[in-house]
Amino acid sequence: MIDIDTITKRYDDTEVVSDVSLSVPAGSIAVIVGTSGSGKTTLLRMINRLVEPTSGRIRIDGQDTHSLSPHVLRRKIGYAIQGHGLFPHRTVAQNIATVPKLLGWEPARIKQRVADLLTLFQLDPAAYGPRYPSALSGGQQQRVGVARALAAEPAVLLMDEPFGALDPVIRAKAQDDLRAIQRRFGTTIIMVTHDMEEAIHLGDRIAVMDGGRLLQYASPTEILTAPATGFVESLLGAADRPFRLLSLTTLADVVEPGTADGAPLSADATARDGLSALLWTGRDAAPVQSADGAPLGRVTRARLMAAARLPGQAPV
Ligand SMILES: Nc1ncnc2c1ncn2[C@@H]1O[C@H](COP(=O)(O)OP(=O)(O)OP(=O)(O)O)[C@@H](O)[C@H]1O
Repeated sequence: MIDIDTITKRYDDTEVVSDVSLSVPAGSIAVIVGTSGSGKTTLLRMINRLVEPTSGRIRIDGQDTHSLSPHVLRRKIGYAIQGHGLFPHRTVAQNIATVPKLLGWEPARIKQRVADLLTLFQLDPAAYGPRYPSALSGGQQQRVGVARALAAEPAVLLMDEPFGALDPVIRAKAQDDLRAIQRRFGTTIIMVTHDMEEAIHLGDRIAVMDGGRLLQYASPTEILTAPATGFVESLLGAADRPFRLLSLTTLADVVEPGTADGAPLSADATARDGLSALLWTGRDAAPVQSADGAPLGRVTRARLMAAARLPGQAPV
C-alpha cells in the first residue's frame, strides 16, 4: 500500500504539485494522467525521493519514506522511464543485474533472475543477455528497461511513460506483458502516461492531474461515467467514451442464451472488439465461445449498444 498524504512541491514561488493525497492498494495499478506540465512526473519522483517534497508525507506499507536514506529507498522501488535509461556500456544481462548486485545477491541467484526475466519478456537469455543495448530494437530496449526495474523483485514499481516511444502493436503487447507480470508478482505499480487509452486499459484506478492538483482519483468506469470536472471529461474525448466503456467489459459479461450464425467470438474478447466484429461483418448477433471452444451462447448488437450507454440513460 502506498499512501501519499497531502504532498506539495514548490520551486521558489511556484507550486508544481499542490496538496495531493491518494492511496494505492498493494498489488494494484494506479495510472496518473494529465496535460503536459501538470506535475505527474514530479509526483512520481517524490515517491522514490528523486524529488524531495516541500511538505506532506509518503508511506509505503506504513513506513515513512523519509525514515530511509534515498539510495536504500530506491533499491527497494523499481523505476522505469521512457527511453529505458539503459547503461550503454553494459550488456543486457549486466544492466538487469544492476540492483541485485548492489544488494549483494549471490552470483548464481542473479544469473537465474536475469534469465527468468529475459524469458518472461520473450527475449532468449543466451542470445540477448550478452548483447549491448545498441544491438536491440527500441521495443526490446524498453522491455529490458522494465525487466531491470523488476530485477530485485520490488514490491513497488514506478513507471514514467514506459511505453511512450513504442509503436501501437508492440505497445499493446508490452501492456499485456506488464499486466501478466503484475498479477504474477503482485507488484504495486504507479504509472504516468499521456495516453488515456493506456490508462483505461491498465489502471485499476486513474489519477487525473491539472495544474499540480489532483482532480479525480477513481476507477476507469467511474472516471468515464462520472467525470468530476469538465476538464476530466475533455481528457476522455467525448467521441470515444462509449468505446472506452465497452473496452472495460468482456463478451463473457454480456453473453446471453441462444444461437447465432457465423464465426464465433471469444468470451475473453472485449465488448468493444465484439461490437467492432459485428459491425464489420454486418451481423446483428454472433455466437460466443470459451477459450477452449465450448459454445456459451450469443451476443447481440443491441446488448452491446446498451452496454456502451451512459449508465442510467434510458433508451429512446
Ligand atoms: N527542477 C525544477 N525546477 C523548476 N521547475 C520545475 C522543475 N522540475 C519541474 N518543474 C516544473 O514543474 C512543472 C511540472 O513538471 P512535471 O515534469 O512534473 O510535469 P508533467 O505533468 O510530468 O509533464 P510532462 O507530461 O510534460 O512530462 C512544470 O511546469 C515544470 O516546468
